[in-house]
Amino acid sequence: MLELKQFSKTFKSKLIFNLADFTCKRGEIVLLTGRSGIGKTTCLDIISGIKRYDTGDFLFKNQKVETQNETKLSAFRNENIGYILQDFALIDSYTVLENILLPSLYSPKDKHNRHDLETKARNLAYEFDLTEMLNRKIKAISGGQKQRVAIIRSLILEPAIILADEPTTNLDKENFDLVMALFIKLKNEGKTVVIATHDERFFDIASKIYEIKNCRLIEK
Ligand SMILES: Nc1ncnc2c1ncn2[C@@H]1O[C@H](COP(=O)(O)OP(=O)(O)OP(=O)(O)O)[C@@H](O)[C@H]1O
Repeated sequence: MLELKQFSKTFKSKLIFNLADFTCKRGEIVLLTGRSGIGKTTCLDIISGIKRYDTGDFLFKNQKVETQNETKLSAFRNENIGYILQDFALIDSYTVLENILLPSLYSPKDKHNRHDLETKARNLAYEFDLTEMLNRKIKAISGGQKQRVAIIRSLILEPAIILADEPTTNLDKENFDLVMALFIKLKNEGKTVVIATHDERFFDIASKIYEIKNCRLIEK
């Protein structure tokens, strides 16, 4: 479904990836592991189109993604990718509901019905025990609640691929179980979930585990 072929990435003079390969298929849970600072977030940023790679090929459904064209890349991202960022990237002065609905602002107006999206947001908030928080500003909720808001926001436009950067760091056991169940549900619906994590509890549900090592992705 998505392939990065022979991609390389350097920050200033630091080589992070060198002719590395990444593939994921529909209905897979793929883990990215490796020591801190090795390139897990960078890999997710490249898949999401937030960061450019230096050389390589990017294919989605066997079609080349035009990563040099910002407009086309943004359209690809909005349409197909949901990203749960490590620092959540929520807007503090907006409410929880406004944050959940943010991706729809960057999506074509005629594509999503605002009423339907709000209903979906409320249903997801209920599942994640955030109903009471919907009208609260982000600055007035806890770290674990922020993490759940970021997770819900990544799902609101029902993307085919969900990227999650250390999605369970702030979660207690109950919420961890919710997130685990969610990822399994997404996989069963034919979505692809790519998780950068050190959390070994994900190993059992993974279809594929990559370890980033020596600037490559090594399948374990
Ligand atoms: N914008 C940037 N400019 C320069 N170097 C960067 C930049 N972003 C990341 N790096 C470097 O690239 C390397 C990979 O970073 P990355 O955040 O991808 O690692 P990671 O495996 O996700 O780490 P962690 O597990 O600690 O989150 C690190 O050495 C980091 O310092």
